[in-house]
Amino acid sequence: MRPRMSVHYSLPCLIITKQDYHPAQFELPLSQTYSILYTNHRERKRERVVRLMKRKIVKRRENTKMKGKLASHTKLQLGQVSLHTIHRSSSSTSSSNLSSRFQNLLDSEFAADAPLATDLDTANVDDIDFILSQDFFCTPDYITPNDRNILNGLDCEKENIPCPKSPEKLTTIKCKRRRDNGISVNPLSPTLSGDQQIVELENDTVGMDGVKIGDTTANGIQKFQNYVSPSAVALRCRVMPPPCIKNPYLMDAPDMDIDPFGNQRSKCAGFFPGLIGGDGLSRYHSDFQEIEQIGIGNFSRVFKVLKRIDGCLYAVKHCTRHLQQDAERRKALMEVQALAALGSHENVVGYYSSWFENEHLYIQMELCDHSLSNYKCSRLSTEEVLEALHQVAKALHFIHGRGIAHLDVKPDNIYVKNGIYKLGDFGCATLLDSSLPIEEGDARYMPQEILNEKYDHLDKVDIFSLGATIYELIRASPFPESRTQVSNLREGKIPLLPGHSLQLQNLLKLMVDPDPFRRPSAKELVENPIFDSKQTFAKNKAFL
Ligand SMILES: Nc1ncnc2c1ncn2[C@@H]1O[C@H](COP(=O)(O)OP(=O)(O)OP(=O)(O)O)[C@@H](O)[C@H]1O
Ligand SMILES: [Mg+2]
Repeated sequence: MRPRMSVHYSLPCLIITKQDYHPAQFELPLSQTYSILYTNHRERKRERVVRLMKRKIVKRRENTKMKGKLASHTKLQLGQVSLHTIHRSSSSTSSSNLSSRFQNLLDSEFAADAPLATDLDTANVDDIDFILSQDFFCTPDYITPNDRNILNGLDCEKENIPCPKSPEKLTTIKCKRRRDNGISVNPLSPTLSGDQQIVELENDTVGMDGVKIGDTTANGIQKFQNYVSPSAVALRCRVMPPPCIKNPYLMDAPDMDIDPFGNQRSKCAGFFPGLIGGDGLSRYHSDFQEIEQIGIGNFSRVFKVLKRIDGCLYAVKHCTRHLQQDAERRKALMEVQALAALGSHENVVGYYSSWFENEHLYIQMELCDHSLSNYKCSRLSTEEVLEALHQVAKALHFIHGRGIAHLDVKPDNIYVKNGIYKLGDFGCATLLDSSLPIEEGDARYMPQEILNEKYDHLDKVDIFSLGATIYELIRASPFPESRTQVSNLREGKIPLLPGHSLQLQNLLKLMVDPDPFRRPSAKELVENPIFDSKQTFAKNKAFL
């Protein structure tokens, strides 16, 4: 077996397979990945690679007086892509601007240095240093697709060149990547600019000594077989999917957490290592264009964003709490698990996606116009109030039907979009059967039994909170005006509300009854005859 050693490149996935090199005899068919890599890395980095190759070849020649000539072609691989050698005279069907530029670059480099070109002809490059793409990811060759169709523009049958595939990991001997040349690595993030995504491997903190799986000695130099550098571990941490967590809100969810990568994850600290580390891999900034802040809560800021790939507007809730412990993260995740388990309903804010980034949770949601708190200080008509009450009651009927209690119903958490009211902020959501921890929401909207830690009728807690919310809207003065007002409300005492029907006032009184049994269920609320005059509501939508 011919010895091979690692070369240090500024491009993490540049691969030089052990083939002879001839600068005049190759062109570069492109695959998707090559295209990404090519466009992502700047010219000067490629030049540095070429210079490095030249320097190493010359050095080898001088030191070992290598014999032999270069054979007829060289194969270069960039990540998933092999840069095949073909004769210059052959038709350049797969050549592209990018490949031409790269070839020109190489040609010009060598042309400018005639002796070197001769050197190249006579140099034995058997011991040119090598690095394999999958080694960088310290995984089997999952980067290079076996499916030939994926490799756009490659004619694998041409000249009987085998379909490009990175060499077998087991036959490779690598030495530890040098750290003293200031080489930075551009992770595979197609959307960030080069400056944004550069990761300085020198700053890597994941086990500075890397992982040695075996070693061997060749030519008196000790080399490590299957050596996994700390940088590779760090990168693998970033690309490794998070564990599957049981969603407690789903009746038929699998009974246990699944973490197929648990074994490998042990090298990376934390629970969701791949999604916690920042290092320039910001999903938020690569996927979204932030437009403006549209809301702020106790533990979050909400932004109106434009999703780059689909051009649509969304709301992204950025939870400001630092979630360092696994337990904290699991707790924070309950909000998105509730949203995801609930699925879609017209009166529940739409949920799209969520992820961790820099120890913060991000939640991508349907964008609404504003929250009901906008109306706290403006008097609403009976019809408008009834419309809000009816729609939120429908939301409660829906979520209670799925065994979930909201536990933080209040004007701030009811959003309005095109006249439709949507229940949002499921940060306190829990299961109606009290099998999950209970964290009650805003105390101003909580009934007495919750303050007494009686959690037997959590659905009726939501009914009380909705009653208090509607009462606040009717009064057009935010809670708490006085402590007495809130405690009166908890005792079911509501003063007369001039301008509003007795029927509505009675219904509100029932909703805030201190006895949860006497409060109507969400279903009873939705079906209350007070909401029968649907036409009136429809007219009011235009107003909102
Ligand atoms: N999908 C959305 N569309 C429009 N505005 C939103 C959306 N989600 C949240 N907001 C705005 O952001 C504010 C804060 O959001 P949210 O209530 O979810 O945060 P929070 O930190 O959980 O709040 P709390 O202080 O109630 O705990 C909301 O009151 C609302 O004004
Ligand atoms: Mg809120």
